[in-house]
Amino acid sequence: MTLPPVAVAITDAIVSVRGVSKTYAGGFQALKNVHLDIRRGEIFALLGPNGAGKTTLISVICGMVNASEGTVTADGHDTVRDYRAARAAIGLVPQELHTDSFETVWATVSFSRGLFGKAPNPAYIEKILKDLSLWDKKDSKILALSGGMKRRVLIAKALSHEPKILFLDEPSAGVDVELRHDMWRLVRELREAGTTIILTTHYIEEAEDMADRIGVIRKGELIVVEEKATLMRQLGQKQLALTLQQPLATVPAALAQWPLTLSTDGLTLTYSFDAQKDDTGIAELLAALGTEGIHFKDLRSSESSLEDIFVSLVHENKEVTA
Ligand SMILES: Nc1ncnc2c1ncn2[C@@H]1O[C@H](COP(=O)(O)OP(=O)(O)OP(=O)(O)O)[C@@H](O)[C@H]1O
Repeated sequence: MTLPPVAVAITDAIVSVRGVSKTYAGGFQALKNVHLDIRRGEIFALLGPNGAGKTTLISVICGMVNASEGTVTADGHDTVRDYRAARAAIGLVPQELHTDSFETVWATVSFSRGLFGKAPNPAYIEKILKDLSLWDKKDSKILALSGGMKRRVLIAKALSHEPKILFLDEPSAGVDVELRHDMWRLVRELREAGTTIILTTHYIEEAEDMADRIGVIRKGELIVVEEKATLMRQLGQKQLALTLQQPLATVPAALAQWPLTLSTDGLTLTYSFDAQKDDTGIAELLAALGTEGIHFKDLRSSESSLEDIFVSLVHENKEVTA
């Protein structure tokens, strides 16, 4: 699989991350020279295993954690020098609830809006509470709400000041199907209204369903940034593995026109092809192998999924050319 460069600058990016590294006190380096541009109006999914640095990256962009190196702009504002303006452009739905438990839903969400210096707008607050099925709970105290309802309150708080950029950190963790559906309906509506959405997730299907582009982070490095559609085409890839009778030292030059890889023991030749094409090239390949005097004793085909691609990206030791 060939991967495109990750540091392609996008003109008119709404979030621009330039050379960001983060070393926590104690010496752990959680982010390594991250470059990322988020397009205005897109849904961007950041995938990565536990501890890869997703929350750290979001926290740096939101100005809650200072980068050790590099700069970030959000809606044109430097997130350190111009913190307030940058932060006002951002709504953040964190993983965990830290909210004023004795307040009512209405007061909490209205107060959040005020924190960003926005004039009160009861009609807007009413709309988001209704969109999140929280309207009948508007006078309930937060501490009396179920976990799912509290998650809805977090989303309402994040949207209270009408941010241009919405971050959702692990939005589906511990959430039931109904809330997930409500959330994704709302996310799609927000995107249609022009909001840029960045979400972190462990769920590949979620990224598949929702995202326009996907970024994969591994051990603090952003190793892939790709259009989902392109990754989905890679999903259509199949592999044909041929177990050879005799090991090969290298792939013969006469077979260079086929995308073939040879296992380190020289006994398995793997051919990747596009399963959606009428002509997969298999017949020609097998004929060419015969001409070259290469005989096989077994052949297996398998299909790669986005999950496979993700797992191999994040777990393989081999470096990805990004
Ligand atoms: N305040 C901190 N001090 C020291 N190390 C930290 C701190 N916060 C995070 N880390 C470390 O930085 C690494 C990245 O953590 P981060 O929370 O960004 O990962 P993540 O990709 O969001 O993981 P998860 O999927 O588990 O939420 C982890 O190894 C974590 O232990």
